Amino acid sequence: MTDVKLTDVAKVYGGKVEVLKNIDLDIKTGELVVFVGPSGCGKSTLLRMIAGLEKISDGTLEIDGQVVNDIPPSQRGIAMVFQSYALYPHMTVRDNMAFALQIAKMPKAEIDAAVNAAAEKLQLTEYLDRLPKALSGGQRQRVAIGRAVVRSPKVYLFDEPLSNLDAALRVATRIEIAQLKEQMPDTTMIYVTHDQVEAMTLATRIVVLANKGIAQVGSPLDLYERPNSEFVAQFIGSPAMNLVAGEIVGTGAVTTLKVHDGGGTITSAVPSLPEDMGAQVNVGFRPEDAIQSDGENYAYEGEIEIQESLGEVTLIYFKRAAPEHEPVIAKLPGIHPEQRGKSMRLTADPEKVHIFRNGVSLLYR
Ligand SMILES: Nc1ncnc2c1ncn2[C@@H]1O[C@H](COP(=O)(O)OP(=O)(O)OP(=O)(O)O)[C@@H](O)[C@H]1O
Repeated sequence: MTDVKLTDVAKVYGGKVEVLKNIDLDIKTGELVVFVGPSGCGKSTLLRMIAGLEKISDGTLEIDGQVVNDIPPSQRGIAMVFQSYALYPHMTVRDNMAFALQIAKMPKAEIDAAVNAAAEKLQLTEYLDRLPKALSGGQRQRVAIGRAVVRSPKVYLFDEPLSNLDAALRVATRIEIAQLKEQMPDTTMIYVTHDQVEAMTLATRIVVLANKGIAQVGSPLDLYERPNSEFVAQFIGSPAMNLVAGEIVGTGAVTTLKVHDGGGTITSAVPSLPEDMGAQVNVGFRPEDAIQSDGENYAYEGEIEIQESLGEVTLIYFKRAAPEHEPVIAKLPGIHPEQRGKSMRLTADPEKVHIFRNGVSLLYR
């Protein structure tokens, strides 16, 4: 059991700047929970409160069923991995990894065994006698993770551990973290990132933070397929979900919508009620769910402003009547002939169309 439970947790800096409030979160043993959210929403603050590096202003934090609000970091059974690897430059990889255990006066044979086992898990065995300067960024970050692993913590906390790495190393190190997690199914990991792909691929659950609180918690696919709000819909997924203004013109088990901006009609599998008739809503569909329509049945029609061929897909950006709105984007499979300046019609699978009223998904009422 290494559950981490937050109940009504709040953070106020300096007695007046409220950064987080009413945070309720129950993280179960073996989960890898990822915190995401816009810059400054409090992701690092929340992680640092769990670590004990930041005081909790209100509410309770339990680890393993024990309230730890006033327990110092070293006694919480956690280990934290930072973006800056913070290795000791004059010490070998082996000594960097052994250091905390030596301080804790662990017998040498046990230290050696712990370091060797961690090095094996992280494929660092051949680098144990090198200094950090003779390692790549990805290897250095693995040593930093190894320093956490040797301590056999109950909970691992990662604060943007891959953001100093270049794209290729990020991918490789991300996969190593996923493999490490698989080898240690009973540890609990909490991870802060800006990176969508990291969040989607590593997380058992994603916590989206916004406006001082939790906007939504769910598995990556939950958040992608069933966002509860326009905010989450546009935050998860890249390019972001398209939103166009519309009106409900048919209710029942499926909803028919008239799209104002771009002109067609679209059906959503989200049911709506008779009293919704005439309601002004935003219709959402993801770029990858857009389907090119040749016929009369279409949801959106627009002039192509930009076209980007990525090989396996083509991104089509449509000009918006209201230039302050983000462009509507279609991600169409394959290569398409250049059609800039021409008009194109789109529709979308009804199962994948979202409806938002006052920013809230109609799925969630
Ligand atoms: N020591 C502090 N005193 C006052 N305000 C602080 C302090 N530390 C952080 N903040 C504020 O708290 C808010 C949350 O900061 P935090 O670093 O947790 O956000 P974040 O979501 O991790 O941001 P980013 O994604 O940019 O790293 C920010 O508005 C920040 O300015």
